[in-house]
Amino acid sequence: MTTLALPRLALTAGEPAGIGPELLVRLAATSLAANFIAITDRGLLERAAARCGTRLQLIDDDGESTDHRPTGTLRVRHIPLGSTEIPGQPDPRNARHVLATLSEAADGCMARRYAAIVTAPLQKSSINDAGIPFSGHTEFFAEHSHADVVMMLASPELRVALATTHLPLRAVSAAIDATSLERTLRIVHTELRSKFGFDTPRIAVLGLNPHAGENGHIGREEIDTIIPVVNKLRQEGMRLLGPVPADTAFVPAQRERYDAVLAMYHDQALPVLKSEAFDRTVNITLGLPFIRTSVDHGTALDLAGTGKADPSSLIAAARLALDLVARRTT
Ligand SMILES: NC(=O)C1=CN([C@@H]2O[C@H](COP(=O)(O)OP(=O)(O)OC[C@H]3O[C@@H](n4cnc5c(N)ncnc54)[C@H](O)[C@@H]3O)[C@@H](O)[C@H]2O)C=CC1
Ligand SMILES: NCC(=O)COP(=O)(O)O
Repeated sequence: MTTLALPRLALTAGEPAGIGPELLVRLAATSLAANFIAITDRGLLERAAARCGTRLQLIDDDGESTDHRPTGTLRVRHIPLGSTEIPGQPDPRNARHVLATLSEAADGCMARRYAAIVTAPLQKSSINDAGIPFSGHTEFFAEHSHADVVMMLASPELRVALATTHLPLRAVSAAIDATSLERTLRIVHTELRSKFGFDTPRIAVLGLNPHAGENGHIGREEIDTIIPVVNKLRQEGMRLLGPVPADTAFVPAQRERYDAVLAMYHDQALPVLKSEAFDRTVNITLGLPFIRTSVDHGTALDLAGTGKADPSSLIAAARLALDLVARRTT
């Protein structure tokens, strides 16, 4: 009998002072069938394991794949910290370290050294405090790989893609133009087919304004931008619903009618997902030339160093990455 080499998943630890390092240690303790390559500082992982009281064996990554990973092991691609972490207290001196881990993960994926990337949460404010403009992994990986991307968060029951991501609310309306909305819907449609197995996906497009604008009486973005794009793509055969008023889009009767939702901004739909499936939701970047999944939560600085953080979302992210690697055709 021949055994297959396990996929090499790149793991980034995110903010060193957050819960990310502990979550990587917890992930290593699962029996998931993958070679995990933690791209981070070796000492950071050792200290996280000690704080969790968890056995961890670290192996320097040699670039090879094995057909078995003993539980509790992580391969390491060592990238040194700028400053030793103090749990709960992000230090901007580690910003360059964090970004270097992301670059190595992305470059390694594009060079096929890694099969996919799974990211733990980082502290966006700390990177900005270091004087480096930074919005999030999604935007970083998009820029790094010159790709048009869409952020999607998915639980087993609900998939939500975002037309805009990390923008001040007052900038949202101007950012939703016909070109960007059409590009976003095409990416979501394509990837619901290729990554999620929907032959003819049904997408509910939310309105931007209350009551989806109430025929122009509460805002005109629906009439001026959203409806023309939806109509154009419907004529091409896309199964689009809407614009649907966001406040009722998630009631049970509506949820029967779509496979995914396109929300106009970050906080329009993510609270629904996070309140019903915080431990089962995964963040996935659509449109990249590689597979990237992540947790649905942040750095939880209040829990960092306690060993109490729930690793469920990171484990779900790793499982989804492995499913997508297995299903990948190119
Ligand atoms: N993928 C990423 O890198 C993400 C990063 N963030 C960043 O995280 C930072 C903090 O964000 P917040 O809004 O405070 O959200 P947060 O998710 O860090 O915390 C919100 C609440 O959820 C709890 N929580 C979060 N993850 C948990 C876990 N695994 N187990 C148990 N409880 C958990 C926290 O203790 C806190 O009470 C921000 O800088 C934000 O930018 C936020 C979301 C995603
Ligand atoms: N709420 C999702 C989020 O902030 C994650 O952003 P990213 O760092 O994955 O782009």
